[in-house]
Amino acid sequence: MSFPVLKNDRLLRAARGEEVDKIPVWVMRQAGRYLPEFRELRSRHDFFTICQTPELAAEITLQPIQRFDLDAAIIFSDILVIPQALGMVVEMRPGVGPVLPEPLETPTDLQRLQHPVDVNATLGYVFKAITLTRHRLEGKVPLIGFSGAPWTLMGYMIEGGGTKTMSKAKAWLYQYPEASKELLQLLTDVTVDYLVGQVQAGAQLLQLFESNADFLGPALFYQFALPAIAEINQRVKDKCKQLKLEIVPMTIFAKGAHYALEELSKCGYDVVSLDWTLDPEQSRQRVGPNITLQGNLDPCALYAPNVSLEREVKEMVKKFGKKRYIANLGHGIYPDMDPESVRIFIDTIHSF
Ligand SMILES: Cc1c2[nH]c(c1CCC(=O)O)Cc1[nH]c(c(CCC(=O)O)c1C)Cc1[nH]c(c(CCC(=O)O)c1C)Cc1[nH]c(c(C)c1CCC(=O)O)C2
Repeated sequence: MSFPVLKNDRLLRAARGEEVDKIPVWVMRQAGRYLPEFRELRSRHDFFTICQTPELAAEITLQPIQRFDLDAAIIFSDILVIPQALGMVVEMRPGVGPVLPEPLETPTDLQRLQHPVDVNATLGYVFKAITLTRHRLEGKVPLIGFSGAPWTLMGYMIEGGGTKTMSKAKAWLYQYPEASKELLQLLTDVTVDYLVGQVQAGAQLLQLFESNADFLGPALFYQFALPAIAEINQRVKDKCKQLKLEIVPMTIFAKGAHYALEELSKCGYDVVSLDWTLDPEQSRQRVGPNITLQGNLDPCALYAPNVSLEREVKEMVKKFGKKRYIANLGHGIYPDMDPESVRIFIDTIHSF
């Protein structure tokens, strides 16, 4: 596939460990409800209809790029499109979040899942949105593709939505370890095909979101989450090589898995994204010099007065340094945040 020439490759250079003129910056959930232009479009369309309509998904992906001096776009979609591809109903309820009305209850429910998944048939709309967005971007910045990691997806599929304790999904890990592994393997297989399809469609970096890692302790994380995370990186890169596709950098964001930072950095990912609870200097010492770190401003720092926000950002960059670093928040931005704070965040990063 042929696309407009990339004019700003800071993100990719930083991911590969090359020198950059300025520190690349993007914001997790940069397209979303904190932007009035998103809320306007969203008031007219259902969430998953937007995801499934390449024209709309491309438009929303571009909204933050048109407003801010960002160094990357991330395709507008959701991690829960994979449970949908497996035949589960997922609704996005305003003010509530995602709801899966028929969650998996016991291992016999695995039979309900429609697999193996033909990703072109079930998720082809994401690939189309990526290709269209690559053209619409006109090479301004690279386009990030993403997926949820298996444990995080398993959590939503069993809990039926967000949860305070993740106790139902964790009960599976203790009561049905073999069925849990079967489910995680099935999700790993779909995720590999899905991410390779995104590269084929034009994604230039891939991020895997293990947002529910914070519910696991080291024992469960190493037994159930980490093997799938490692397998996905390896198989996606092997398959891209096989298909003579470009091997794109990959980022792992395992929110709350602070204890596993060393292990995560040894999984083959090019970038490890840190949540805001981790100290940048200690993290660098723990992972060594040969991996790129991403993060990790406390999203709530965007509520601070401008001067304090600038100070926080400068402190953070001083600790990370300019080498092998991609600036971001430590988790997604919240809907009630002021877009002007995002501008200050980005401009302060670029001022170094
Ligand atoms: C856990 C998770 C989900 N989705 C995602 C994650 C991993 C990242 C993280 O940990 O925050 C990933 C995601 N979801 C969305 C994106 C779009 C790309 C971007 O970052 O701009 C991305 C990368 C859009 C979205 N995903 C969602 C919205 C808002 C939905 C709406 O408009 O009603 C958007 C813009 C909804 C969503 N989707 C999900 C939840 C828990 C919610 C409800 C909470 C919320 O509303 O923020 C599942």
